[in-house]
Amino acid sequence: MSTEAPRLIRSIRLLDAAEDRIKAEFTAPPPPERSLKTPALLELAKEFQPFAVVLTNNAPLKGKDVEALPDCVKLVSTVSVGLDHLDLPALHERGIAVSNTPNVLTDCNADLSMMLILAACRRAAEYYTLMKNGWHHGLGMGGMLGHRVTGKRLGIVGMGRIGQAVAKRARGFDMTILYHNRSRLSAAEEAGATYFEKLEDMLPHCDVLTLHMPGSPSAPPLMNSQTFSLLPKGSVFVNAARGSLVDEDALIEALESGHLFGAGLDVYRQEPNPNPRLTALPNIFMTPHAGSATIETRTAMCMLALDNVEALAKGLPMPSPVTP
Ligand SMILES: O=CC(=O)O
Repeated sequence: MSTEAPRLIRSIRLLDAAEDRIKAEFTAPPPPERSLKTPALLELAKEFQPFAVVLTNNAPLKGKDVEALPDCVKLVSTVSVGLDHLDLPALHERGIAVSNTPNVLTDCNADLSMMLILAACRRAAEYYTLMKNGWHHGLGMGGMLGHRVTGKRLGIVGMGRIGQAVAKRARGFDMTILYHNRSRLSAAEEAGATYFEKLEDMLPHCDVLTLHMPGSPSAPPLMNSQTFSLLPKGSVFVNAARGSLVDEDALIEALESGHLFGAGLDVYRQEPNPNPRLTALPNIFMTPHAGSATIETRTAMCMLALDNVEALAKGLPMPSPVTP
């Protein structure tokens, strides 16, 4: 049996601690200077014959890409919690295991979601633009007023780990929590939140709506003109989950017409380079898909991705496998 350290390739340079670990514990080519897109990653896989491919959603692996992976590949370890860039059935069909990096990013994603909720309610984008361009006139008593967050009803779609972490934070702001989820949580997990089996029944009761569910690029968007119209006039919409969950034309229309007061977005249908009509709107606070972008969390994600490679290579259970 070979004693060579497990062979891996990565689509992107990982954080330093993880790169040091790769040098010490794995056989790998030098880190890419720029992140590799799928064709370059597949080319490298053919050349290097790795046991594991470590990647992010910058290098999606769909049908034909999966077929193009050499037989030596036994694991695709994605440095993300989301899996919508991977063709899971095709990977599992080929006997290639998949792992992701849940849990370690829950708090940071929930923090950023709370930031978007506060920013959209309190007009942070408009205030920031005003200050940057020169604040020359007082706002007066009624100028540029936002909405008080305290006491507002927050609708959460998807009450998994991140949804629950957002609820915990929002309770600290005395928000009332409503949620829609595939199934109802236990009373302890619910902690007083009101469950709605149907999204349509919850929407009219939300002052703020925030999404925390997986995306699926091939599924019709959850939020479209019909679902936006069910939100009360003057409500706020937040999405730090996936751009594919939203019909952006419908969102733009709802923001332009004033049906929505504002929005906070971290994710877009097109990343990078989101729809310029979104960027042009004054009442959106936008971040660049940065939910997990802290030193602590990204380090933990890189390390967990390597833990999965190490475990599978040793024939041990992976810490965070994605089950078929
Ligand atoms: O979007 C971030 C992730 O899926 O980790």
